[in-house]
Amino acid sequence: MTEIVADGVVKAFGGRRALDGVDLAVPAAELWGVVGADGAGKTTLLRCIAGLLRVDAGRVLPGRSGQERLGFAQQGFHLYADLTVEENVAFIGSLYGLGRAAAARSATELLGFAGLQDRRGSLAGELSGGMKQKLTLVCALLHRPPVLLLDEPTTGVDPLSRLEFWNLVEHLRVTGSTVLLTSAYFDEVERCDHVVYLDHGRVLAAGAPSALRGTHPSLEAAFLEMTA
Ligand SMILES: Nc1ncnc2c1ncn2[C@@H]1O[C@H](COP(=O)(O)OP(=O)(O)OP(=O)(O)O)[C@@H](O)[C@H]1O
Repeated sequence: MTEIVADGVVKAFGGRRALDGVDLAVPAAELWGVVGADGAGKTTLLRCIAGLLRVDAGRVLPGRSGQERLGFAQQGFHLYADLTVEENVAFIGSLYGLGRAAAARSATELLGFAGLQDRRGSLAGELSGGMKQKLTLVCALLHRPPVLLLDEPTTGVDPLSRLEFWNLVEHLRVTGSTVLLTSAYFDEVERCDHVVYLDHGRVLAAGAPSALRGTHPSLEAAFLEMTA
């Protein structure tokens, strides 16, 4: 089964194409990474797939109609800085229509996994950058969506938190979630099942990291040669 689809997606802003015919199809329970420079179109692609932006041409899944199956951790901090960690989680849980008991159960498990259980009473605005990212992820996972979109989840995160984040993503993968994430770091997406290299709104290369690397020492070296 294919859980995430972009089929010939075109999206322009003021006549400039941010996405220029992007195709991808993520099978269930796989972890895919979209990598590309600043402005390559990564955020626009995820926002189109989530149904937050209307595409100019092409087709996406899950899109607006599949939102209850979707968790979307957007780039940046979109939670309430003057609410505590616990209050943010409870509020997001209520938006998803989770009952109090279900939300509390889910929150306890996820905050524990994210190493945030000791910070339940802290104001979200006072967390470190990495902790904010983890809280964003916890909130996106709260309703246990089978499909996850994570936009640059490790940008600005320290190396230890990054490791913890990847452990969490690994856990999601083995428990059957389908994950599409974006990253500006080539070395990071080597951990994905499949990598899509986006450049100026187009897919320049896609495949398993080992196939894309070929005889190059790293994915970064392979991609740099493609764009040279
Ligand atoms: N709402 C918008 N209005 C106008 N232009 C936009 C808008 N959103 C994105 N763009 C443009 O679309 C292009 C792709 O932007 P996008 O944010 O998708 O790239 P990105 O790969 O996510 O970059 P970054 O890593 O810097 O977030 C850029 O040229 C950007 O300026």
